[in-house]
Amino acid sequence: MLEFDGLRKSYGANQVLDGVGFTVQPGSMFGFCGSNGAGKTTTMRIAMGLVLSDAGEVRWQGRRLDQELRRRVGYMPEERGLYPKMKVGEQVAYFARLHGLTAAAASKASEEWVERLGLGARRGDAVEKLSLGNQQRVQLAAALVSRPEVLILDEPFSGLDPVGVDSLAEGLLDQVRTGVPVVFSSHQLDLVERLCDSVGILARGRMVATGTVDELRRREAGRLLRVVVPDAVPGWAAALPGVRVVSEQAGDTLLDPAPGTDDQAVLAAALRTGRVTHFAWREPTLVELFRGAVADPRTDEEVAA
Ligand SMILES: Nc1ncnc2c1ncn2[C@@H]1O[C@H](COP(=O)(O)OP(=O)(O)OP(=O)(O)O)[C@@H](O)[C@H]1O
Repeated sequence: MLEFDGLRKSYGANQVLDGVGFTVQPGSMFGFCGSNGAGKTTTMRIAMGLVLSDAGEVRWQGRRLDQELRRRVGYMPEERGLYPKMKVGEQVAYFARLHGLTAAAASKASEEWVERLGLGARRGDAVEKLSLGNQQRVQLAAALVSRPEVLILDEPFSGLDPVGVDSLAEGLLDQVRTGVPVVFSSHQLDLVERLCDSVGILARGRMVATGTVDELRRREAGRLLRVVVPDAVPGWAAALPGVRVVSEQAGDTLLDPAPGTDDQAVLAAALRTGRVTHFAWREPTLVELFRGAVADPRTDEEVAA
C-alpha cells in the first residue's frame, strides 16, 4: 500500500498542506484532484524528496520513502524533466541509468519502452523536435523504464489530444494490471472519473473527499432529483418544504432536496400538478462533486471530526 500520512507544509504564513493523507492500493489508480494552488504538486514533491515536509510521511509497503526506496518510484514532474537536445532513446536510457541499471540493461530497457510507447520511429530524434504529446510519452517512458513499483505522475495528461490521452491511459492501465499503484494529478475530471478506482479532492490544505467515485456519489449531498411533468403548473415545486429548485424549464424540474426530505412527498406533489413522466435521482458528475467539495467549508469540519 502507498500511504500519504499527515503531510503538513507551510511557506511562511501560507499553510499549503494541513494534514494531507490518503492511501493507494497496489494495482489501483488514484486521481488526485484540487483547484489550482491546492497543493497537489507540493504533495507529490514531498513524496519524491524534492520538498521537505514540516510533518508527516509517505510510506510504501510500510516503509518510509527514503532516497533508496524512491529509486523504485517512477515520477513524472509537472515541470517535465527532459533534455531537449538529447535523442529520445538516449534520454530514456539516461533515466534508466539514474535508477541504477547498468549501461547494457538501460539501453535494452530504453529500446523496449520507446517501442512500447509508439516512439520507435523517433528513437534517434532530439526530444525538442517532438510534438508535446510525444514528449509526454518520452516522459512516461522515462518514468517507466526502471520498472517502478509505484508511479507518481503530476498532470501527465495535460496538453494531450484525445488520441494521446487514450494511449497514455492505456500505458498506465497496463501498469495497474501488473499491480503498480498509480497516483496522478489532473484537472480533467471526466478522465479521472473514467480511469480511476479512487479519487481524492484536496482543498484548503486537506483532503475534503476521498473514495471511489461511487462512494462519493452515494453521499446524499449533491444528489439531485429530476422530475418531469410536461403539463405542470409553473412554480409547482417552489413551496415544497426542504426542497430547493435548481432549475425549471417546460415542466422539467431539477430539485435539490435537503438531507432527509421524503422523496415520496415530492412525487405526490408532482402528481397533483400533472402526469409524471420521469422521476429519478440524478447522480452528480465528478465535476459537480468536485464543485461541492471545494466550495463547502463544512467539509473541512467533517474531515476533522
Ligand atoms: N517554493 C515555494 N515557495 C512558496 N510558495 C510555494 C512554493 N511552491 C508552492 N508554493 C505555494 O503552494 C501552494 C500550492 O502549490 P502547488 O503547486 O502544490 O499546487 P497545485 O495543486 O499543484 O496547483 P496546480 O493545479 O495549479 O498545479 C500555492 O499557493 C503555491 O503558491
